[in-house]
Amino acid sequence: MHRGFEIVSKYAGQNINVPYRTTQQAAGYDFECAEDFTLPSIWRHDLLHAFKHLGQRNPLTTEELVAGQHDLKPWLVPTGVKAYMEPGEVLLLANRSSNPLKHNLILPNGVGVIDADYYNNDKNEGEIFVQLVNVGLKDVVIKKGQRIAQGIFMPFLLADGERIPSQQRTGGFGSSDLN
Ligand SMILES: O=c1ccn([C@H]2C[C@H](O)[C@@H](COP(=O)(O)OP(=O)(O)OP(=O)(O)O)O2)c(=O)[nH]1
Ligand SMILES: [Mg+2]
Repeated sequence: MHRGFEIVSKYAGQNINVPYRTTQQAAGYDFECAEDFTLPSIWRHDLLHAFKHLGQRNPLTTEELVAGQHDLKPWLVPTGVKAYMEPGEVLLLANRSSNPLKHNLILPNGVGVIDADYYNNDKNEGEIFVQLVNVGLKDVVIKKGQRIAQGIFMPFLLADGERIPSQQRTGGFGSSDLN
């Protein structure tokens, strides 16, 4: 089995590239965006909202402004790709250094953890999504094929005497939450 990448069936025949390394000693496999995708600025909406009310006879109170604000909500950028690996291995998803520098894009979860049992799960077949937040003032358009993140395969260790979990993975993004 070893480890590798496959295209999820939803994107079959759509010229998706599996992640690839760009130099001989690169640790990360670069993931491309599977379709054109617009990442809205997290501030734009709120700033426009606030400015619109400036100078009006009944300006919004601070409370009303804050109530209209969006949370730091990540957007899930599709890659069209799933990853398989051996038991005891994990794929770590990291941002590209150029993303914040050139595009104001940050990875709000810091590092994405792609578990071996996410592969081929019933909900989304194990498609890997990159959480990205646009902290700039303008919306950012990501084109299909643009490299958005990098994945690094790693071995991991288990703690002595742990109770082996019985739960099977059914999806991602909070699927193991009890409530
Ligand atoms: O950037 C990411 C992070 C995670 N995942 C997928 C793969 C991973 O196996 C699954 C669950 O991730 P994690 O365990 O970090 O999230 P959670 O909030 O704990 O969700 P769950 O309860 O499903 O484990 O979501 C991604 O596609 N991209
Ligand atoms: Mg989890």
